[in-house]
Amino acid sequence: MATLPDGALMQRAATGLATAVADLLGGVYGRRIVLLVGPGDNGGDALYAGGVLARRGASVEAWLLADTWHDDALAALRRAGGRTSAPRPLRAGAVDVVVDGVFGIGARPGLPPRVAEAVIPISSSIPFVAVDVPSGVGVDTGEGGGMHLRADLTVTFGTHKIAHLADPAAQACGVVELVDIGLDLPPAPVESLGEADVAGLLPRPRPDDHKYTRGVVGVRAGSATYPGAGLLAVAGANTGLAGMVRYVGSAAETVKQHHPEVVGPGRVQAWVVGPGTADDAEQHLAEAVADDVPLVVDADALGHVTAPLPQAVLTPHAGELAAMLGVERKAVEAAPLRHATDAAARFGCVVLLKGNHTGIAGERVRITTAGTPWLATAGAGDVLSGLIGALLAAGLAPFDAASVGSWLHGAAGTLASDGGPITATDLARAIPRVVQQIAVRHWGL
Ligand SMILES: NC(=O)C1=CN([C@@H]2O[C@H](COP(=O)(O)OP(=O)(O)OC[C@H]3O[C@@H](n4cnc5c(N)ncnc54)[C@H](O)[C@@H]3O)[C@@H](O)[C@H]2O)[C@@H](O)CC1
Ligand SMILES: [K+]
Repeated sequence: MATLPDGALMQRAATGLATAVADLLGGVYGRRIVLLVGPGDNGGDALYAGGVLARRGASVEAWLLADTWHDDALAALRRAGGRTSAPRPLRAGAVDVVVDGVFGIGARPGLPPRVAEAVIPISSSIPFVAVDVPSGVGVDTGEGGGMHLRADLTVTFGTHKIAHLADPAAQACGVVELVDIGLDLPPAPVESLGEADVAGLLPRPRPDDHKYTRGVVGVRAGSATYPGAGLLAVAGANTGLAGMVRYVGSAAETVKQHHPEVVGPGRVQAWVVGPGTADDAEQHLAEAVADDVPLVVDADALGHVTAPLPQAVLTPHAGELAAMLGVERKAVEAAPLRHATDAAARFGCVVLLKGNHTGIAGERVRITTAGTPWLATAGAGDVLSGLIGALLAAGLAPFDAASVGSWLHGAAGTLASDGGPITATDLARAIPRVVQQIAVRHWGL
């Protein structure tokens, strides 16, 4: 900011915001726009953008929802033909868009009653565009923070904030559009991998590789009661990312029928322990830990983790993590990132908390935004644990294996789904195709 003329960043932000609103509306002339305006620069962005849109023929009214506002920005709106008005109920179709410029990155979570009263009588069918973040969410935590607004589109500036990535706040953002305002940014404590990052991290077979150098992953999953979990964990491991898959457990016959490549007990470079192991979980975990190789601990085995496991990736869902930490499931769902980070510290390892946006806590935090809600299907978690195990066996560090595995899992779900429902079997089959697309696009193979 020191190197720029006063207000230059805000003008860039407001111009980007106005463009995004115009794109959403498919035009500007004659459109009716309501601005919800708070006391700070977030409201200033909304007012300046409103000025740009009013100049292009939109009818723009600003609802001033605090005792103060950005004076220069309001003057600019007025000069462009915009006006202020008192909040009123808005029925469906009463206006074309509502722009939420109440609070941005300067916000504490929650909304004052005056804002809530203005917003509740607005029809939920009117599109909302959030300036920077939906007002009221925990910007730096992703926590819901009591009452907050929801958006169909969030236009943010400079860089993504944690609220755009981490649930539950991320679910209030709708589509997130990032406007580059030319900031010079330090390294981020929270990352989200993109396809090019995954391409750079994925193990690539070398010409002199053989099956053992590419890594052997062992799967301890399934039982007489739950043979399917064994099959699906093997399906996730047996997607060609490691050189060989071993299976140890009571579903061996079924596994052999479906996966003739899979062999029995022997030396491995990584273990996957837990899915569907029921009463055998504790013994499987003890035997895997005794091998002193990296391991994925999932499902039934999670309840038997008592001491730190430095080479492990734990893959709980919210209920399993709640049980491990002795808290309510609701508490984990309200603050998933904080609980995953706490668990990573407590168990001295990487903790991957499954959810709409999966969070991976380890040396840093990564959040997976790839995926589709269709992935919420039985057995998808078993496939994920197998897949992460294969990446560990192939030599990735636990934090990378967990985050790359989670990204591939999400991308495979999206590819297999193509907008429709999928089963865990479809998901596992799509993993090699996702890797193939990455190889073609990024490795030039
Ligand atoms: N910092 C930057 O580099 C840039 C910031 N810009 C905009 O500026 C925004 C940040 O502006 P401000 O720092 O003025 O802060 P905000 O506009 O987010 O908040 C303004 C004030 O509202 C009050 N407030 C916050 N949360 C409240 C709550 N829950 N209940 C009651 N009152 C509450 C506080 O007094 C706070 O200072 C960004 O989100 C973005 O929209 C952009 O113009 C681009 C550049
Ligand atoms: K906002």
